[in-house]
Parts: sequence; C-alpha cells; structure tokens
Amino acid sequence: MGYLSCKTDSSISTSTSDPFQIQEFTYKDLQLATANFSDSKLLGRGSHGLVYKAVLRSGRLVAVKKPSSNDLDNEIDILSSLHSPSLVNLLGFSTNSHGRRLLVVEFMSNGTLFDVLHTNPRPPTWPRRLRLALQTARAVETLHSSSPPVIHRDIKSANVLIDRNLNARLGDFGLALRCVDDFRLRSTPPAGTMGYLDPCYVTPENLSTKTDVFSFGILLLEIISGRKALDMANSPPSVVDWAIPLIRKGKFMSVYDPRVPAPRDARVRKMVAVVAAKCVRPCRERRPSMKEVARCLGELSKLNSWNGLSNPCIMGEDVGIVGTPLKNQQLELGVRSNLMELMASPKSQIRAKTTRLPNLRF
Ligand SMILES: Nc1ncnc2c1ncn2[C@@H]1O[C@H](COP(=O)(O)OP(=O)(O)OP(=O)(O)O)[C@@H](O)[C@H]1O
Repeated sequence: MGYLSCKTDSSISTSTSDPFQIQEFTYKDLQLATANFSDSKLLGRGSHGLVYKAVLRSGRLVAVKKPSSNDLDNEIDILSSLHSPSLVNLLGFSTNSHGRRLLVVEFMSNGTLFDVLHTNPRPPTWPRRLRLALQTARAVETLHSSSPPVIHRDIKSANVLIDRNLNARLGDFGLALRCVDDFRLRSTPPAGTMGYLDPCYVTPENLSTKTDVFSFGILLLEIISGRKALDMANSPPSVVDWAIPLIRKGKFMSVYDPRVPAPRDARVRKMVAVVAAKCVRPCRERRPSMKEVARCLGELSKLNSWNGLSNPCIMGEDVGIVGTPLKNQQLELGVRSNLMELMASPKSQIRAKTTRLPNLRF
C-alpha cells in the first residue's frame, strides 16, 4: 500500500514500491494555485471548511480542502493508504503557518450525486442510476476489502462526486476510520449524517462495515425514488420509513421515481428494491456485505442492459426485441442465485479486525 514518507517543497515521492505517490506542496504553491484562496475559486463548503478549485503548475486541475476548525490529518492518513478509480483520491497535502494541513485531491468536474438526483432539471435515466449505484457500491466495497478495512461512516449522495467521465467516485473521508483495535476506534463517538445514520450505531463498539451498508441502502433508496434521505416536505420525512412498507407489500413500482421511466423488467424493479431493503434491515447481522451488494447490482445491471435492447426507457425509442432468450435466462439465473445467497447470507463478521498497519509517516 502507499504509505508515503514526507517529501518537502513540492518534490514527489520517488519510492518505486509505491503504486501511487503523494506530493507535499508548499503553502505558497496552493496560494498560487487558488489565486490566494479567492472566492471565485470556491467550489463549496462542508462542515470541516472550504473547498477550492486550483490549477497546479503542471496545469492539472485539482481540488484543495482548507480546514476551518477540524484538522484533516485523519483524512490524509486514511486516503494515503487507499487509491482506486472509484474514489476521489488524495494527490497531496500542505501545511499552513498554524500547522494545519490542507488537502489536495482529484478534481471532480460534474458535481455530486445529490445534485444529479435532486437539483438537475433533467433527472437521470434508470440505466444511469443503476450505473451510479453500482460504482458507489464498488467504491464502498473497495474500502471494506482493504486491509485493514476502512469504514467511511458518511456515505451519502453529497459525498459521491461525479468525475469528467460521469463516473461516481466516493469522497470526503473526514469521518472514516480504520478497523484496527486501537484507542481511536474505541473512543470515537458515533457520527454521520442524519437520514443516513444506522440506528444500531449508538456507541463506538457498535461500529462495523454494516454501518456503511445501512447508509448505502438509504442512498440506494434515494437513487431509486429520487426522494431525499430526509425531507420534511414529505410524509413520512425519512425515505426508509416511506419506502420499506411499500417494498414489504410488494408495491415495487410505487417506490420508483415517477419523473423517469422505471426499469421495464419487473424482476429488475423488484430485485433492486429488495437489495436496498436488505441493506437497511434493523438487524445488522442480516444485512448483506458490500461485496454481495456490488455483485448483485453488477448482475442486475447486465440483466437491465440485455433487456435494454428492447427497452424504450433505455434506448429512448422502441427498437423491438433483440436479446436472445438463452442469454437472458442465464443472466436471470445468475442474478437469482446471487440473490438467494444474499437472502441466505450467514451472519457476517461485524467486529472490527485487530490487524495493525503502520501509520502515515510524515
Ligand atoms: N474533489 C472535488 N472536486 C470538486 N468539487 C468538490 C470536491 N470535493 C468537494 N467538492 C465540492 O465542495 C463541496 C463541499 O465538500 P465537502 O466534502 O467539504 O463537504 P460536504 O460533503 O458537502 O459536507 P460535509 O463535510 O458537511 O459532509 C461539495 O459539495 C462539492 O460541491
């Protein structure tokens, strides 16, 4: 993994064993890159501080996170051990005169999944939603399958950013924790965002990868329905309280966003809703792992695209039936067998692992 030793004055780590490299910038570099943190370069503000668009001397566009009160050391520490095309990756850091770190991460040019779902005047089509859901599921799976596993703790549509190729990338690792049996894990109080928070997560010991699975389930319901996780204008305000009774009654069509055509294949409609419902199960041991969720969404995505050959909601026009029955049958069997596994999944391991990894060396 890419734990990096500190390099100074904009030099780049040259260790050949590192699959990715993190750069240390001078504060002046970042002042220059952001026109002295000018308002015109402001991309947004989060609970930790401000995010600026910046152009490095190399001409590369990046985003710079400047903290207000919280420090970003945890985010740097976690991100320096991860690198994946499904994440908003860390490129470097800097330290200001007060000793506070600034973060330099990949620039995402197409906003957030929250914008795509809730503010875009043209709501995304169903195939696009399924693709974004699958990419996000794979991103969370990447965290959970890293060694030691990383728990994001703040999975939500505002933390899924859309890159220039319109792919979803998981960002904002400010609350993330590594699953190592250490003081930080045992003493960090529960945190997250209202509407996405796992009700089982009430003390530090209750944290598990299934905490993220719950939040992902909420996100999946948000993607399916186009409703916000929590919206006081709705009754009930919480997407889970509204959707789960409908799914339980088998009223799958009612949970799909009425602004766009739902998947025409009733099996896809049902299975995606069922996957979301399983993720938000009150009993966390009965929730699927992110690996199972990603595999199911991947197979549903294949099934959806096969059906898409004859599906006007995907092609935008009726092109007739093209897919061969055999291929559809095989895919359906694949999906069914995985869903059976999902339903019958044994009690998954939910306790934090005790493996230790070296800390980031500055
Ligand atoms: N890598 C990035 N590329 C482009 N824009 C970004 C990037 N990271 C963040 N932003 C923008 O900055 C805004 C603030 O991001 P940030 O991660 O600080 O907070 P948040 O996730 O919106 O809120 P909170 O920190 O409260 O969870 C985002 O909503 C997004 O518009």
